[in-house]
Amino acid sequence: MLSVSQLSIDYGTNRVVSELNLSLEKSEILMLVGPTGCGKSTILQALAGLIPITEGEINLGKWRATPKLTVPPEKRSVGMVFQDFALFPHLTVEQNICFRLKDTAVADHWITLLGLEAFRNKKPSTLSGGQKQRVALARTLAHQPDFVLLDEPLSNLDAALKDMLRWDIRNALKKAGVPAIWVTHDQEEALSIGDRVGILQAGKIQQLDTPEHCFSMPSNRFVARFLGEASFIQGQFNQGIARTDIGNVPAHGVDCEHGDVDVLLRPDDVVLVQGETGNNGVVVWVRFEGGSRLCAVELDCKTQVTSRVSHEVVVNPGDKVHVSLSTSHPLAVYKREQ
Ligand SMILES: Nc1ncnc2c1ncn2[C@@H]1O[C@H](COP(=O)(O)OP(=O)(O)OP(=O)(O)O)[C@@H](O)[C@H]1O
Repeated sequence: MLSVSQLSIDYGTNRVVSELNLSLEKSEILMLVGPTGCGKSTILQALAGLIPITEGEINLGKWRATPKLTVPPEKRSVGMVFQDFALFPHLTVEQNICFRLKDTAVADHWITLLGLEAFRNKKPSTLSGGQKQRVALARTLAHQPDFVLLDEPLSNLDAALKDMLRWDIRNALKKAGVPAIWVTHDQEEALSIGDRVGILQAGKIQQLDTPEHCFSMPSNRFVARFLGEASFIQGQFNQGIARTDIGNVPAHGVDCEHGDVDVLLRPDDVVLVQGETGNNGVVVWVRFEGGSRLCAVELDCKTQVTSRVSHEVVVNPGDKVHVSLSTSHPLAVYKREQ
C-alpha cells in the first residue's frame, strides 16, 4: 500500500503542496484534479523521487522517504506515464517495451493486451499518438512497478481517441493490479475513470472521496463548481428538507444542520417545462450538447439555474418556462453566504 502523510513541498520559499494525506489500496486508481498550477505534477514528481520533499513522509512498505531520508527514483519501483510518451525513437515498439527488462515474456503479455501486436517491429515515429501512449503504458507495466503515476496521459490526443484509450488504460491498470495516481485536467475523465477523486486547490486537497460523493456532496462550493455545472438557490433547511422557490427536496447539510442555506443544483436536478401558464423564469442561454441541451434560466426570484433537457426539446433564449426541482436523492446544502 502506498501511503502519504503530511506531505509538504516547497520551491524555494514558495509552498506549493501543503499537508497532503492519502493512501492507495492495491489496484486502486486515484484521479487527481485541480486548476492549473495547483501542484498536481509536483505531487507526482515528489512521489517518484524526482524532487525533494519539505515535510512529511511517503511510505510504500518496502521503502520510506522523508525530507532527511531520500530514496532515489530507481529504488522506488514506480512506473511513470507522461503526456509526451517519452519513447526511444531509434528503438522498435518491442525494444522500447523490453528496454532493461529481465523477463521479456511479460512484455508479450502487455503487447497483446494493449493491442500492439501489429506494431511490434515499428518505430515510434510511425505510430499515432494513441498507439505511442499504449506503448508507453505497456513499457511501464512490463516492468511490474509497485505503483504507477500518470501525468495527463491523454492530453495530446484528440477527443474520440481519448474516450477509448482512457478505458483501455484503466482496464490495463486493473489487470496489472497496481495502484495508480492519474493527473487529469478533464473532470469527466476523473469522475468516470477513478475509484476515488482528489480535488486540489492551491496545493491543498479539498476533498478525496468516491466520484459519486465528490459530485453529489462536494465538501465546499469550489469543489461543487470544479466538478461540473453548478448553480445555487436560496432555501430554508430543516429536518432533512430544503424548501426553495422552485420546490422542496430532500437535502443534506454539508456545513450546517438547519437554517438559511444555498442548495446546490446540478442541471439534472432541475426540470424545465415549456407551458402557457405558471412560468417562473426566462431562458438566458442554451448550449447544444448533442443528445441534450443545457439551458440557463433566470428565475423570477433573480437566481440563475441550469437545466438539461433532451435535444428534442427546442428552447431559445427569451422563452418563458417553468422550472421545478425533482430529485429523490438528497441535495447538498451550504450555510447561506452573506
Ligand atoms: N521547478 C519549479 N521551480 C519553481 N516553481 C515551480 C517549479 N515547478 C512548478 N513550480 C510552481 O509550482 C506550482 C505548482 O506547479 P505544478 O506544475 O505542480 O502544477 P499543476 O497543477 O501540475 O499545473 P498544470 O495543471 O498547469 O500542469 C506552480 O505555481 C508552478 O509555477
